[in-house]
Amino acid sequence: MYGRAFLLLLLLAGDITGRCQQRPPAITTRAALNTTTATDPGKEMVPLRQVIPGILLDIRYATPNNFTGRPQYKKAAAYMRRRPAEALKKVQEELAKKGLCLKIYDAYRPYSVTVALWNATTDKRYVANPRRGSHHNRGIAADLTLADLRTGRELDMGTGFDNFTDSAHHAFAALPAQVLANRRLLKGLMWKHGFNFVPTEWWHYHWRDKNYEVLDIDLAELE
Ligand SMILES: C[C@@H](N)C(=O)N[C@H](C)C(=O)O
Ligand SMILES: [Zn+2]
Repeated sequence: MYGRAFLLLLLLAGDITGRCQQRPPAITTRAALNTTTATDPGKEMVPLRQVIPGILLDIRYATPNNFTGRPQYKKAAAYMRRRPAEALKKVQEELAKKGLCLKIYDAYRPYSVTVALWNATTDKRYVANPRRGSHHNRGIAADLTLADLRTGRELDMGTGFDNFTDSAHHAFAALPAQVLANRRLLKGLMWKHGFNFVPTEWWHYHWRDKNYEVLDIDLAELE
């Protein structure tokens, strides 16, 4: 009886602190990934630079310029599953007609990095719980913004990337009209091409079909 109560307490404590994680099943080798993509090429992991000409990269987790204050990746690379990557290409094509382009802060993120981010943040609303895994671990998410096609200058979105405050929320309306219009433009195009959003982060979009395995493969191994 006491044993059971103790176990329940342990589980609850784990849920609250997030430290007692149950890992979701993850693919950890290139060979295992290849087995799944052999029957479904839409699941292949592809470099966004190759699929989307002119896309800008500023892979923050490969630099100290991220909320943890130190690099989480050994390599600055942006990979996604082929299906969402092709859809992102369409977003980029529509933006080009308006003199704009996409700038990527993050795309595929190995599962082990999600665990590191979870442990590094106190406000758990802004990082996926490793018990479920992130859309980024599945290769179906990108953190991104809009930039001027000619100068590469970022448009004003009201806050920077990974600004973990209310002003980053989609419902936060106390912002200049131009900022709200920029956010609306990005959201409208991403939605049109098959992506969903999370309410707390204007920069995060993920493919609406989430039926992709969690991966824990180093970015260098995807090359
Ligand atoms: C940490 C932030 N950039 C992010 O990607 N958050 C979402 C919720 C995630 O971790 O999947
Ligand atoms: Zn994200």
